[in-house]
Amino acid sequence: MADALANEPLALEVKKLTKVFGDRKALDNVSFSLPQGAFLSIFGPNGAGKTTMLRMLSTLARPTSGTIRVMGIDAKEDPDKVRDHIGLISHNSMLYPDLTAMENMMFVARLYGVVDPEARVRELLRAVELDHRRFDSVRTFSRGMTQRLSIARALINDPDVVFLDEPYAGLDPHAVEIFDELIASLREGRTFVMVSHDLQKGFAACTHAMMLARGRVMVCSPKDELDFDEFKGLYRETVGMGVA
Ligand SMILES: Nc1ncnc2c1ncn2[C@@H]1O[C@H](COP(=O)(O)OP(=O)(O)OP(=O)(O)O)[C@@H](O)[C@H]1O
Repeated sequence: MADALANEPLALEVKKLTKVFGDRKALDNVSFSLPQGAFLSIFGPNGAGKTTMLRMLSTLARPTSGTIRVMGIDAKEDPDKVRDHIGLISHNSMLYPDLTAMENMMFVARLYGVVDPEARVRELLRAVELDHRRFDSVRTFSRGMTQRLSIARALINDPDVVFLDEPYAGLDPHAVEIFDELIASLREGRTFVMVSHDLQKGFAACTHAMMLARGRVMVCSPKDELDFDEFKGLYRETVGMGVA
């Protein structure tokens, strides 16, 4: 089957992306593009460069060389404009532990100039089932609750592109369900890029899959053009190469 999204405008356009730390190339000449509405799952062993790539795509880190365009905007020339279009859910929850859930959310809502911030914040807190804990400080939250709040935080600006760095880490089965439902309800018209160690789940969710190893792209393709068993075989081989 042909790639159903092939004619959509591009959400991401990455060309010759390289990141060097000292004498180590964390990413080596990575190029790919992703149409709007796609869900890209990125797999690879520890140290493959997945988080490094996500950090650059979400403007948290600068490439050593290469270019990134997000929704047509050059990330180097106009990182602030890129930030208006993206949301990031990562290990680092970017929440202030001493502030309440409500205070944290209101802070980001104001940062993004959200119109009617209180209504938007309450809507998001309800979506992640945390509205009843809105006056509690984040310090008192469990890992999963913190993760749910960081999901709400990342959606405050109604992003076109959502980056997810191992979003299932630390979630209990109920939170995984809430998360999956939330993502499903958000997929229409939005683009997702998810780093995952869960091959089964990550592959099931995606429209495009990428395998990274030692900073290089081994495979990047629409899922329709991939055979899961072959991809699984490659994953085992790649992970077998050990930590980069
Ligand atoms: N700030 C840094 N300084 C030096 N080296 C770094 C830094 N960040 C990442 N690296 C190196 O870059 C490489 C890629 O790391 P990265 O965190 O992107 O891997 P990953 O694929 O996300 O791994 P994991 O599955 O373990 O999360 C590794 O060799 C790592 O040691």
